Amino acid sequence: MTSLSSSTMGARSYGPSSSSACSNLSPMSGHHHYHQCVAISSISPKRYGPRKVSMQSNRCLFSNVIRMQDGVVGDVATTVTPSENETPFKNLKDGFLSVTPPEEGIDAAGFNINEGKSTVSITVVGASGDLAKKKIFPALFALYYEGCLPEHFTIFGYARSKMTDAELRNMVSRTLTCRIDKRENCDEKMEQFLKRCFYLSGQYDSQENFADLDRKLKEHEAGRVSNRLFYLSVPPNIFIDAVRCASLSASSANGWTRVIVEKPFGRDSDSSAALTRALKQYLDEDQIFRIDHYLGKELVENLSVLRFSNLIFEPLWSRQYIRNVQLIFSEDFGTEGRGGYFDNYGIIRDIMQNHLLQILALFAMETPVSLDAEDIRNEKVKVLRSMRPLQLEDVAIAQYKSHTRGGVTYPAYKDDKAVPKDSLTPTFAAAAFFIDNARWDGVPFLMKAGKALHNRRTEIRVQFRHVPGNLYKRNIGTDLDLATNELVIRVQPDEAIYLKINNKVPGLGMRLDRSNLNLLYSARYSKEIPDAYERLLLDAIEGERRLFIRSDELDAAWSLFTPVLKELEEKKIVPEYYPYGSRGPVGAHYLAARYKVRWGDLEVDQ
Ligand SMILES: NC(=O)C1=CN([C@@H]2O[C@H](COP(=O)(O)OP(=O)(O)OC[C@H]3O[C@@H](n4cnc5c(N)ncnc54)[C@H](OP(=O)(O)O)[C@@H]3O)[C@@H](O)[C@H]2O)C=CC1
Ligand SMILES: O=C1O[C@H](COP(=O)(O)O)[C@@H](O)[C@H](O)[C@H]1O
Repeated sequence: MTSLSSSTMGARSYGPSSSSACSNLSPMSGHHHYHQCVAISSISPKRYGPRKVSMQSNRCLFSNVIRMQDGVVGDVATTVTPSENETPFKNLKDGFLSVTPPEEGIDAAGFNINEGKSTVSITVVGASGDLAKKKIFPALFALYYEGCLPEHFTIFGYARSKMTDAELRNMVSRTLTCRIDKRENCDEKMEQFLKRCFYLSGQYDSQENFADLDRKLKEHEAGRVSNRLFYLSVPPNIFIDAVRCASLSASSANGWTRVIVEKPFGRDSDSSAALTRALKQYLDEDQIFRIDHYLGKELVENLSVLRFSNLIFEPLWSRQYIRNVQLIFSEDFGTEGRGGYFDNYGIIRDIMQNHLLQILALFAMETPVSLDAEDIRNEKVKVLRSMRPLQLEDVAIAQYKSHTRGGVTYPAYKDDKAVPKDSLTPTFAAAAFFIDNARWDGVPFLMKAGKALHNRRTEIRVQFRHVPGNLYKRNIGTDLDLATNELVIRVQPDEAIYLKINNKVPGLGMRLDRSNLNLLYSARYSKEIPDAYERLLLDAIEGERRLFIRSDELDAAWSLFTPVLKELEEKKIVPEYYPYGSRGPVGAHYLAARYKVRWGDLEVDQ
């Protein structure tokens, strides 16, 4: 296997100076440098570099954004409201606000740093649940361990279950299965982390209970500027009650209030729009962080870097060179334990409408004006709006059935007690999309997603066109497809980017084979890859929105799927059946063949 060597690029003078994004954070006090700051709350310069200033109002929150010229990031939270007729930030130059060094303890805008020190309170609503235990608390601990949480923070678990603080801490420590648990000083750090975790039992629709939460939060905030993040880790029918109560009774009085909303965001265009309308009764759009955890995955984030920072890819990124694009998701386990939820949604809503479509939009969008959240999301929306709504003939659906292998019997989807015996809900689907714009006209974007398949894998496969008048076609043989260049971005597991090329087999003859130029992350980078929830939680705390879904993106996404979902349900289309642990139904191959495509994951190439 050939290795594509890659060297570490020098950090930009204003970028992070080490591969660890947070551990270098130093408090600002004590430094006496001329410094610059970026004026807007929705940035995270220590991880993404400074952004251009895009003032949405003349009220600007400085939040963790002071960067000393020597690259040290300081921690200041100050609200500045320029007076009428005053140009905000008149020293603004090249997107930076230049200010002269403040006196000890006084920030750039003349505020007392110590007095104004902010605190972040993170409330996990639904703290007793599966996602909270499996993902949210471990991610928060990992952020704490890495030094990414602000100096003053408090975590509250909120749910109906009765629990004491000690019981919550016990639950969190028992279920901590994060990547940190084998690291140095984990126990000690864990103890410190748990001391910052508290619990309050309450109803999701009770303003009084949320007022109790508000009182508790205030005790911990101790008069500091309070920033509050609510993570709605509850079933979707509870979202609106919880948002209403949190917003009316437990919003921050002097800092920001943000709400992370988990999927599903509705089950079709109408219900999604109704949810958005209801949320917007209590929250502004910029307070709503709709999470799609696939956007927090390392290789999904890397997609734009790959495209826009390498000259070799962007010129090929169009119908001229790309024959088809495949987005493949497979899991080697069924819906075990989640059948009740899943049966109301199915694989198209669970995986395709969000995770795979988000990847598609990032893959296919035009170059954004900048890395600002709004610029990126504008481009994603354009792609989604250029896509044709999915047609029934471009979808294949299937459901897994029981299968016995090696003496072990694996259950059928319908064996789950929470699933009706006559359920037609697909646990597998394949679909063909088209983007009607100049770049992608006629290129099939194929998606395939399934549960209870033979492996767990998510990948993006880009199959290039055949080489015209290929000099070596005699050596390649008749099946040109097998010799097509293919770029594979393996999102998980074993993150990798590899390019299949034709190569001469060493020797005196002229024999070609297909080899990989291979960037396997575990071989190239020694640092562990953070969990998607870590990145997204940190972004929400920092007010960075680019990895969260904006409401118009969501509308555009639903309008692609809603007609076909309705048709499948109204016509009661019966899914094909595939055995648990298999490679999926044959219908997926017929669908691909309609567009002269062969699924790339059939070959064993890694
Ligand atoms: N689990 C996962 O892997 C994933 C989950 N999600 C989404 O995250 C959210 C949370 O998921 P998850 O943790 O699995 O959900 P759970 O079913 O575990 O619910 C979370 C908590 O909500 C409360 N709750 C559950 N059902 C009800 C109900 N009918 N009425 C009132 N309260 C209820 C319970 O707390 P109590 O009884 O103590 O109040 C429960 O502990 C959901 O929106 C889900 O779709 C998204 C991706 C993956
Ligand atoms: O959102 C969901 O994602 C998981 C898969 O996430 P991964 O990060 O483990 O790949 C999926 O199992 C679940 O059904 C779905 O709701």
